[in-house]
Amino acid sequence: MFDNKTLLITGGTGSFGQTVLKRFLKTNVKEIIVFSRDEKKQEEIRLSFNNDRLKFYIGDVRDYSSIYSACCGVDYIFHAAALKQVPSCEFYPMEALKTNVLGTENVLRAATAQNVQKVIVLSTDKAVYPINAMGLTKALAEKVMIAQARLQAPTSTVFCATRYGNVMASRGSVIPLFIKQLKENKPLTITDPEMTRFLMSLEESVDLVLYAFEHGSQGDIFVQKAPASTVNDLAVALCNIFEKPSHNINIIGTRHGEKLFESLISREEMVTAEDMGNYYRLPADNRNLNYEKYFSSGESMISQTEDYTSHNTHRLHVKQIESMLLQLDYIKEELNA
Ligand SMILES: O=c1ccn([C@@H]2O[C@H](COP(=O)(O)OP(=O)(O)O[C@H]3O[C@H](CO)[C@H](O)[C@H](O)[C@H]3O)[C@@H](O)[C@H]2O)c(=O)[nH]1
Repeated sequence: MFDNKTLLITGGTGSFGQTVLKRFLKTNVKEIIVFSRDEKKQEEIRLSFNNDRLKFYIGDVRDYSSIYSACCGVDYIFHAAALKQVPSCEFYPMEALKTNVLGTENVLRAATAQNVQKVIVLSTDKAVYPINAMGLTKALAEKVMIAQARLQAPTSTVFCATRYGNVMASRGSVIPLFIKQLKENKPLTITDPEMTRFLMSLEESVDLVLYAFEHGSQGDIFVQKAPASTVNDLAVALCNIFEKPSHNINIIGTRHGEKLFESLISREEMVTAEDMGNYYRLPADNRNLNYEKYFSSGESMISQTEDYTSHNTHRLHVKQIESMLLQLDYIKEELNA
């Protein structure tokens, strides 16, 4: 798929970046450019991968000239750079806007100017019916991608996006936190036992991005069908795995900027979504600015459709969550530690 091609990964030193690097280096790719701000992480990756096909660029998607230069000779871009932490984006919404929205526009403009063939923009379920600054800026980044896709000439760069939910055991997320609490014999801090989240592994997030890469047309967004669990069931599954079934639990209440459930597809998008088996393709809305239509005819289908949420998707039982967890390298390492 990447024979003799040059790829660029923005935010390439994050957990997603490192997982795709491992996967992409197994192909006949010519070169992979890791583009990020953090020289320390780049150095760590350079040493641990020790691979001549990896090239490192220090730069920031906020700075057009840095991403423009890095895109020279690149065939495909995977745009993972973002501010993703809900609390920090709440406190610094303009910083989230600069990286997530303006940075995405810079990547797309640079890609067009440098004749890159395809760009995949990574988004999140928090961009659907957003309530926090992280989700709002990622929603705008999707809109920027679609607007730019609409403007592209038929033969120029193709822009697509992927949206996914919580990646299990990602850095700073609830699974590592609960494990730490279990190991330190501290009560598990559950926000709301009935809160639900979609669950997927890091490898599945890479599969989704590759699927979008292979099947995406101009302006498409791809979503993986994913199961979900309640926070309570996730906590019980972890207690069972770590053989502490009667561990104490504290209910701490919902945190700042947090939803009871997440949506991967809005009901407005569900109406035109194409079911592709394990994935949904959400085609870009290509209506033009014919305002009259917005007033004279509605979409009766929208009124009859539901959004695709972590409350109405397939709900995992505790045993199923346990077996999903036991497949994760992170859990295996923690159990052995
Ligand atoms: O002490 C805690 C922490 C979290 N949770 C619950 O566990 C679920 C998952 O929480 P995470 O913090 O793992 O994930 P979030 O969905 O809240 O969001 C996370 O993933 C996002 C990316 O999608 C951002 O990176 C964000 O900052 C990060 O917290 C949520 O229902 C949350 O309420 C608890 O019950 N107790």
